Amino acid sequence: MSKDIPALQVEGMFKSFGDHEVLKGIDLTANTGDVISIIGSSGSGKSTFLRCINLLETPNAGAVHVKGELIRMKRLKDGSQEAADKKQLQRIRTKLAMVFQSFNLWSHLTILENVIEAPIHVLGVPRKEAIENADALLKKVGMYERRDYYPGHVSGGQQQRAAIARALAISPDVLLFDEPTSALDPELVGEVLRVMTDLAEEGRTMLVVTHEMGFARGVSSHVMYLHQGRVEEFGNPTDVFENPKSERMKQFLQRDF
Ligand SMILES: Nc1ncnc2c1ncn2[C@@H]1O[C@H](COP(=O)(O)OP(=O)(O)OP(=O)(O)O)[C@@H](O)[C@H]1O
Repeated sequence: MSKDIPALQVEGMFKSFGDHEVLKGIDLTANTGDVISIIGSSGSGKSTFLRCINLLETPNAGAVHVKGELIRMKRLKDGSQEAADKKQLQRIRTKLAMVFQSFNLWSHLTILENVIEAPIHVLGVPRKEAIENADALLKKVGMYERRDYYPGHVSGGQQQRAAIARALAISPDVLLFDEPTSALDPELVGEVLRVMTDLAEEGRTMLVVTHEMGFARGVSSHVMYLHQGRVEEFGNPTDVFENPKSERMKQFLQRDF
């Protein structure tokens, strides 16, 4: 596949909950290696946008291409949409791994079992190979020594690092992070941001919904500022943070983070 094909492309995404129009036509192109921070006030639609990309929420309209492949949708009689091909959706979801605010690890499985679950049961990787790969990923995020612990017996920062290893275990094309540090005690935020910074430096393609302005400014290649469901500002972090074009972005940056 050509390197020139974007890792992820979103065109004209709209999403409403009842009468509340949350996304009002969002476009985004993420090339391989881009790290795009999605910032904006509470309620601006950041998480909804991320969840619509991998169809955890179904957009009302819009196209999503993953490495050039369009996620096929069909319109239902009531005007809503759903994935037209469940097998395609399942396959595409292995290309778009999500890291959630509240980790979402299986509490009845150990850290290691969490990481090997999808490779074995979704991708069909042999157990021995899945464990070898998981061990390498757990070393990478500093969780190898805790691989046999249950999630409830490790800290939030450790659970989130394990969740990142789990996301990496399916070798995704794009990592989607939905406020990965928002549920953490302040002293645990740094360890997760360090792992994410390492991934960015490795050239991973990442979309990161975040309130961590230090990460957005210092680590990302691009920053998308959403305001009331529209892209108000998009560019490299220097331009967006130091010379914002929009008044709303200027006001947003004056807030105390
Ligand atoms: N499942 C849902 N049902 C109804 N309304 C929803 C649902 N999910 C989100 N919303 C609404 O959509 C709007 C955008 O929510 P979203 O979580 O995307 O915002 P956000 O920018 O990520 O905010 P935050 O920074 O607080 O997480 C909010 O008004 C929210 O209440």
